Amino acid sequence: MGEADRLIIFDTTLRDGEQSPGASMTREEKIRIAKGLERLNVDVFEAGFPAASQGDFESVRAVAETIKGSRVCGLARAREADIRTAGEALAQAQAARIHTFIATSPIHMQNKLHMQPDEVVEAAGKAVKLARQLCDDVEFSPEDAGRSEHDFLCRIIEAAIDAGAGTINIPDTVGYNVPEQFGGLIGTLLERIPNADKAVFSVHCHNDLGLAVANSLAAVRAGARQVECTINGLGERAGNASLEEVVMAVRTRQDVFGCDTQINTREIVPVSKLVANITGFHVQPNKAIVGVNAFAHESGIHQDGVLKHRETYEIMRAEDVGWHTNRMVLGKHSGRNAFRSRLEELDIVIDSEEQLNEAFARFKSLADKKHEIFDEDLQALVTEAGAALENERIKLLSLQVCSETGETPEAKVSLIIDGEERRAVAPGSGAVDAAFMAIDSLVQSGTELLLFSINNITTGTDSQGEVTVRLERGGRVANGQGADVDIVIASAKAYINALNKILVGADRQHPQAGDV
Ligand SMILES: CC(=O)SCCNC(=O)CCNC(=O)[C@H](O)C(C)(C)COP(=O)(O)OP(=O)(O)OC[C@H]1O[C@@H](n2cnc3c(N)ncnc32)[C@H](O)[C@@H]1OP(=O)(O)O
Ligand SMILES: CC(C)C(=O)C(=O)O
Ligand SMILES: [Mg+2]
Repeated sequence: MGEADRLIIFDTTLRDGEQSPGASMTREEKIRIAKGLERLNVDVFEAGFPAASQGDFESVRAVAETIKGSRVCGLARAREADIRTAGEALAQAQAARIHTFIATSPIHMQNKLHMQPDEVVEAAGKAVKLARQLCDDVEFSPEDAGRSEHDFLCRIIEAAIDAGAGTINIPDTVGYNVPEQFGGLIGTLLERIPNADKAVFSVHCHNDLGLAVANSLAAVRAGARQVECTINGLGERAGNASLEEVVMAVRTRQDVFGCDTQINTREIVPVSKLVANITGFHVQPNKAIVGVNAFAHESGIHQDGVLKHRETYEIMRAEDVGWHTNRMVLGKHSGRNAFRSRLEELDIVIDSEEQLNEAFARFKSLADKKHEIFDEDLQALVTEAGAALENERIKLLSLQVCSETGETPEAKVSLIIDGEERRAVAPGSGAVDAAFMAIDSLVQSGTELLLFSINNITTGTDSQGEVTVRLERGGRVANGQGADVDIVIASAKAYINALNKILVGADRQHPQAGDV
């Protein structure tokens, strides 16, 4: 990859990302993320705004002292004190950059800075010159460039390059631009600024209209050779362009962009998870590249295609961005091929096409009731051939569990057993245990609990819990499932479901016992 074909990745998770309300990071957290960015092999990352507070100064200094593999940058207003503070924080860095900025749009100059355009040009020139005295790598940004007048931008950028800025960053600060327009702006600046060839042109896009990545990529096509971005698209308001999307777009579509990054893409998912864990900003499941569904397939036609030839429905390899593998999720949209393939992976032997069809029919019927089918469910589906319960002997009427700190939990249960209402009260070591004890005191099943597993269908405290219970009696095994927003009730339903199977003789030998 020649210099002209290289796209520099400038990460600003620790600065603009940290400006997301609620995403403040401690020094130790910044160091952990900085190490992740170094493993990702980002060229430059902004560690903070040293003049913002003593804490941010200390964080930038600690990151600068720790990181050896990436250039560490600090942000500063076009003010002497900010620039000197940034220089001091970065003094120990192996490779440092000072990034100084000042707004250039009429709306910002008039209403925020209260400065005339000439004064802004002068402040920019002075700021870049001072920064260059403290650091040999200086970046200048005309803030709100996306709403600035082109003539004025050309004038201030030329002055900043003359003053020694090696990188000129064009921010769409409020995410107002659209791709064609923003790409056009970069093309215009490169063409009209006489000393444009003495600097790398960079872009910094915000996502207010959901266009941050599209705008960044349009700028790359127009000649920008640095993109500023953040992990998971974190950042002020709706966020910045997401690093993972920009990096994988240029990697996957080199035919379109004609350039590539030096990012170690296999670190993308681990670093995304690290940032999500530290900030508490979790990634939506359908987020490109790093969402849990980004490489998951549930519908039968897609699963069939991917099983036959991965590229039918995947344009990247899950492993290349740091996932262990792609994922086939079994659910109500799945088809026979994915079902058979998962059974094979679980070493479940199906003797005939007829047996497969029967198990598949039960799978579809379960999938109508249950969100996602887990491996335990598949084991049960196959081992409980013909297990549709026509006559449930036990039905749950009501369950009340009392659980209090320092007190033994107690459950009151009311069941219909063979048509007759029965009630019982029992203590237990926990709420679920008490519920099971109360049920069993009425049923006297003599079963042993082999497995108890809870999965939440969606995230959040109001999500539906799915419980699987596996019971064994005299070498015979049955699985029961139950779902409810209350996990104790879901557990009781699953327990009763398994008991019914044992009682109606629908149980079969344990799959591990080889009688599948
Ligand atoms: C688009 C962006 O992301 S810009 C970066 C945003 N990041 C931050 O703001 C970092 C956190 N900020 C802070 O901690 C504080 O705002 C500080 C320490 C930077 C400044 O605090 P204060 O001195 O109390 O100023 P305050 O925040 O109230 O106002 C900002 C001042 O900076 C001025 N200013 C804003 N940008 C610039 C600039 N690039 N260059 C010079 N002056 C600027 C404003 O006009 C205003 O000046 P005034 O006080 O004379 O009216
Ligand atoms: C400081 C600058 C680059 C910025 O964050 C913006 O304009 O959005
Ligand atoms: Mg920004």
